[in-house]
Amino acid sequence: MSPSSDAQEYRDYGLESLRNASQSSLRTKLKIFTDVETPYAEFDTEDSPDSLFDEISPAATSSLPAMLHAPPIPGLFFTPSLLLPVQLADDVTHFCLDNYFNRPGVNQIMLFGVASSSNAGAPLSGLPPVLTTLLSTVSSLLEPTLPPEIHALLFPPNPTRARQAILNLYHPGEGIIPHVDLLRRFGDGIVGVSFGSSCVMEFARVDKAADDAAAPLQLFLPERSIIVLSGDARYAWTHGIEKRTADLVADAGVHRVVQRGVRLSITFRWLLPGADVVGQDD
Ligand SMILES: O=C(O)CCC(=O)C(=O)O
Ligand SMILES: [Fe+2]
Repeated sequence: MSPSSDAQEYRDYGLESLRNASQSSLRTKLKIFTDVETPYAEFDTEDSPDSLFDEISPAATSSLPAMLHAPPIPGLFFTPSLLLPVQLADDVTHFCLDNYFNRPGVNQIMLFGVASSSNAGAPLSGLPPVLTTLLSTVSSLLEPTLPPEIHALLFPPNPTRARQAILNLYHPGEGIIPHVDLLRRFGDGIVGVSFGSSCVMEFARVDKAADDAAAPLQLFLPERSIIVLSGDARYAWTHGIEKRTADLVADAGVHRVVQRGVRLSITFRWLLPGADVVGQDD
C-alpha cells in the first residue's frame, strides 16, 4: 500500500476518534528535541495525533489468547527469544523513568536524534548515550534475524534522516488505540522495544474488506523483546494495545493469564523530510 494523506489516514484508520479521545484527556507530553549542538526542551500540552493513550479502564483479559510468535503479516519481524540483555534494559528503564517520567501525568516523551552533517559515518547523535547504546545493541541483535534490506532500512551505515524515539509509559489498564503511525511524518522501518512488562499488541487490517480482515491478530510482547514493523505491517495494518490489566496467552496449547505491570516502550521511527520542524504537528 502506498502512503496517502493524513486526512485519509484519519478517515480510514479511525484516527479522528483517536484525536477526540486524546482531546478529552489532555495529557502532558514532554517533547525534547535533542541535538548535540543545541539541546533544548519544549513542553507541549497541545493535542496531537501522537497522543494515543487511553484513560484507565481496567478490564480482565480478552477472550482470544495471544500468540507467542509473529503473526503472518508481511514486514512484521518478531523473534520471541530475542531479548535485550537484562542490564541494558534496566539501565534504559531507570534512565528514562528518572529523567523523563519524573513528573506526574507525563506518559509520553519524544526525543529526536540527527545525523551529524560534519561526520557522515558517526552514529546518529543527539539521543542520550543510553539510547544510542540501545540502538546499536538492537541493531546487533536483529542483524542475524532480519533480511539484510530490512536491517539496512532500520540501521543504515550513514543515516541521512532524523530519528525519533517515542517513549510511552503504560500503567496496567492503559493501552493505545489501533492506529497506523502517521504517514506524512514517519518513514518506513519502525522498531519498538518493551521494558518492564509484557503486553499484547493487536494488529488489524486497514482494508476491512481484505480476506484476512476478520479478527485482529494478537501478539504477546515480553519485556525486553523487540518488534519491527515495515512494509505492509507498517502501512496496511493497524497496531494497538487494548486497555487491560492482564493478557491471555496461548503457550504450547495452555492458556496463561499474564498480569501487566508498568510498561515502558521505546519506538524508533525515521522522520520524513520536513517533519523534523519544531512545533509542526500536522
Ligand atoms: O507501546 C508500544 O509498543 C507502541 C507505541 C506506538 O505504537 C506508538 O507510539 O505509535
Ligand atoms: Fe504506533
